[in-house]
Amino acid sequence: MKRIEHIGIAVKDLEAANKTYAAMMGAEPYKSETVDGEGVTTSFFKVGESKIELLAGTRPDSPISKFIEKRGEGIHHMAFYVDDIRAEIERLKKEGFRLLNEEPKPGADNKIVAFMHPKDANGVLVELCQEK
Ligand SMILES: CC[C@H](C(=O)O)C(=O)SCCNC(=O)CCNC(=O)[C@H](O)C(C)(C)COP(=O)(O)OP(=O)(O)OC[C@H]1O[C@@H](n2cnc3c(N)ncnc32)[C@H](O)[C@@H]1OP(=O)(O)O
Ligand SMILES: [Co+2]
Repeated sequence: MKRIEHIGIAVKDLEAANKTYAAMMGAEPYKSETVDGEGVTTSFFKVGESKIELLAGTRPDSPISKFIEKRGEGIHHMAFYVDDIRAEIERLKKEGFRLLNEEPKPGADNKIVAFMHPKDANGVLVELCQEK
């Protein structure tokens, strides 16, 4: 794990949350992107080396919509940047962590991503990210 790539925050209303975080950060999001495979629309704010990723669900079965329905808005996941996501997946599997997808899948912000089960990381959903 090289660095914290982003913190993912689940929000009900992306436009409203964009305004809130733009006021907080003193800057507009540098990009907004929909990832149909995940059923999410995202906004990204740079914070030094890391980012804030705001995520809203685009359909009821989206992980974000289900999370908000069950737990309300809030921190959804923590993403780490890795140099070799396939090697990291194998290393984590050997350490006994469950990967929710063993084959990297398309993420936002020009990345390929994988997720670990939150129950294996003290209740934190962990995402691995690598530049495409
Ligand atoms: C890829 C685009 C973008 C990017 O950065 O590039 C993204 O970050 S997309 C983010 C959205 N996509 C995902 O989250 C994919 C991975 N997530 C999943 O596969 C599911 O959401 C999963 C398996 C984490 C939960 O699935 P589901 O909600 O159907 O199951 P449960 O509600 O039964 O959850 C099981 C258990 O886990 C707890 N849980 C669920 N979500 C989270 C979470 N975000 N953080 C911590 N814990 C979580 C849930 O409460 C259940 O525990 P229990 O004690 O039984 O209540
Ligand atoms: Co993410």
